[in-house]
Amino acid sequence: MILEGVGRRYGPRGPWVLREVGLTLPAGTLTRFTGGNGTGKSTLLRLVAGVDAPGAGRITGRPARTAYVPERFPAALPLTAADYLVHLGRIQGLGGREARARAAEWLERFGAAAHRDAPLAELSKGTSQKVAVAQALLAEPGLLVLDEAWTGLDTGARAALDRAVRERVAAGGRVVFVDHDPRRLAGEADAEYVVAEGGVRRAEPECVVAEGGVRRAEPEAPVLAQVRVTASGGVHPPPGIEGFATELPGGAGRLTVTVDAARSDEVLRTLLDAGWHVEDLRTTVTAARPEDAARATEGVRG
Ligand SMILES: Nc1ncnc2c1ncn2[C@@H]1O[C@H](COP(=O)(O)OP(=O)(O)OP(=O)(O)O)[C@@H](O)[C@H]1O
Repeated sequence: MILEGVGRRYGPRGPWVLREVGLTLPAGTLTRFTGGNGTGKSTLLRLVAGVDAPGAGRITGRPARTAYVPERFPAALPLTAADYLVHLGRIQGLGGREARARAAEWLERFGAAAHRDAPLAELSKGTSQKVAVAQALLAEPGLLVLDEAWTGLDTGARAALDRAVRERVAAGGRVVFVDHDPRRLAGEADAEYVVAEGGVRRAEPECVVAEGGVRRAEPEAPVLAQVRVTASGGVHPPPGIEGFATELPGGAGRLTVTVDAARSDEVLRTLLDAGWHVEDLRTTVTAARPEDAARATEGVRG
C-alpha cells in the first residue's frame, strides 16, 4: 500500500494539516506513528484507513478488508454489543453464522463476553472500547488501523490487543497504530514515523516518543566491564599495577587488582612477567540498568 504526495486540509482555505506525505506500508508489517498533540496523526490514520479522502495526492493498494478503531467510538447505536458486532461482521462479508461465532470469540478474548446482550449505550467506557477493537478484528483485516485503541482497556484486554496485532502482522496484514504510551509494542514496529509540521518523517533510531511529543532517548546506559585478577607468589605489585596486596605467611604476597576489561591482557602479562601466579580471573559488569549488565556480561563471556 502506497501514499504518494498525500495532503489534507479542513475547509478549502484551511491550513494544510498534512502535505506531500509519501509512505509505503508493506504487507506483514507493523507501523507506528508518533508526534505531538494536534500534529495530524488521527488525520493521517483516517486517510490510511480510507474513512477520509486526501485533498491532494493518492493512496493505492489498500487491502479490501480494512478495519479502523477511531479515537472515539460512536457507541450511540440502538443495538446490543453482540448484535452490533454481528451486523458489522456481515457488512465486512462474513456469513451470519460465522459473524456470530467471531463476535462471541472476540468478546471472549477481550473479557467482555458477559456484556454481549447489553445495549451499546449502557456499556462502560472500557467495555465500549473492547467492542470497538473487537469489531475491527472480526473479519481478519488486511489493514488494521488503531488510533489510541488501547486507551480505556484493562490490562488483560490491552495484552489481548497486543496479541491480536501480532497475529495480524504474522498473517501478512498491515497494522498501523498511534499510542501515547511509548512502551506499547516497543521494539516490535517494523517502521516508526514522526508526524510533525505537516509532514511525516522516519523516526531516528535514538528518538523515542513521550506523552505529547518526541524527546531524545536517554543516552544508552553506560556499561563498564572490569576484570578482577587475583594473583599470588610475588612480593611487590609490579610497577604500573595498583592493587590490593596482602602479606601471606612466608613473606609472599597476594594481590587483587581490578582493571577495565580493555587493560586486562596487559595487566596479566605484567603480573606473569614479574613472577606472579594468577589464581583467579573474574569479569564484573556495572551498568545503570540490570538488563544492560546481563547483556554485556553475555558479551564478555562470549
Ligand atoms: N474534522 C476536522 N475539522 C477541522 N479541523 C480538524 C478536524 N480534524 C482535525 N482537525 C485539525 O487538524 C489538526 C490535526 O488534528 P489531528 O486530530 O489529526 O491531530 P493528532 O495528532 O491526532 O492530535 P492528538 O494527538 O491531539 O489526537 C488539528 O489542528 C485539528 O484541530
